[in-house]
Amino acid sequence: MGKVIAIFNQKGGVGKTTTNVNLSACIASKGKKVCVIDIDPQGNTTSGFGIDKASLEYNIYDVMIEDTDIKEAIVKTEFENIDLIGSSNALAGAEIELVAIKDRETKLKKAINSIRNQYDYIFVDCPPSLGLLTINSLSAVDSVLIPIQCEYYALEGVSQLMNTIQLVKKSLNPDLEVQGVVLSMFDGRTNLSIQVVDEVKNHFKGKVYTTIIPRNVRLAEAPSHGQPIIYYDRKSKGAEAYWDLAEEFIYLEEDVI
Ligand SMILES: Nc1ncnc2c1ncn2[C@@H]1O[C@H](COP(=O)(O)OP(=O)(O)OP(=O)(O)O)[C@@H](O)[C@H]1O
Repeated sequence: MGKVIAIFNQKGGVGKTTTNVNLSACIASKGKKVCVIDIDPQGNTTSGFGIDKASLEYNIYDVMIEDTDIKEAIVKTEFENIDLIGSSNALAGAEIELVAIKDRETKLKKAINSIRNQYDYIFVDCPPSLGLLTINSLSAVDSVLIPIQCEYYALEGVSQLMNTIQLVKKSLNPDLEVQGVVLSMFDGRTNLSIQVVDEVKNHFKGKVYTTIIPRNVRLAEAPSHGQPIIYYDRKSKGAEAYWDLAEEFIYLEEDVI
C-alpha cells in the first residue's frame, strides 16, 4: 500500500507546487513509483510536469464531481516513474458543487484508496484555501508536508493551519500526521524560522522533521521550464536541496519507521 501525502499550506505562494513537483521527481528518480494529484485549480503542478490541463481527457474534477473512475484520469508523464492526475479550471467551482454532494468531504479519499496499491507514494498538491478541496485532501492522506515561507506573517498562518489540521484529525481523519516542514525559500531569517518550526513542533511533539530549501534563482524560473529542476539543472543548489529532501524523506519512511 502506498503512502499518501498532502503538500498543504492555506497561504498562497509559499512553495507547495515547487515542493510537490521537485520532491516527487527526486523520489521517483530513486526508483519509487509516484502518482501526483493536482487538486489546485491553478494547475501549476500539472504544467510543472509539462502537461496542458486543457488537453486532459479526464481530470481530478471529473473524478470528484462526475464520479469518473480515478484510474481513467491517470496519465503517464514523460518523467520516469511519475504518473499524474491533473487539474482543471472547473475545480474552482467544485468548492461550491461539493456542498450539495453526499460524502462531500471524502470523495477524494474513496478514489485514492482504489489506486493506493499501484504506487509507493501519492502526493496531493492542495489549493491555497481552506475549502472543501483542501478538506478532501486532508481527509484522504496519511500525512501532511508543510511548505512555509518565513516572512513576517508566517507565524499567524502557521497557527491557522495547525488549527485546521487538528480539526480534521478530530472529525474526519484521526490518524492524520504532520510529517515535516519545508522552509521552502529560505533566505537566512534564522530566528523567525526557528519560531515557525517550534510552533509546528509544539503541536505535534517530536515527530516533525525540518528541511531547508534555499531561495534559488534556478527554482524561481521553474514555471517557465515545465519540468522538475533535476531535468533542467541537475547540479544546481536548488536541485541538490530537493535531492537531500527526497533522501531524508525516503530514509524516514522506509529505514527508520
Ligand atoms: N526555493 C525557491 N527559490 C526561489 N523561488 C522559489 C523557490 N520555491 C518556489 N519559488 C517560486 O515562488 C513562487 C511560488 O511558489 P509555488 O508556486 O511553488 O507556491 P505555491 O504555494 O504552490 O503557490 P499557490 O499557493 O499559488 O499554489 C513561484 O514563482 C516559484 O517559482
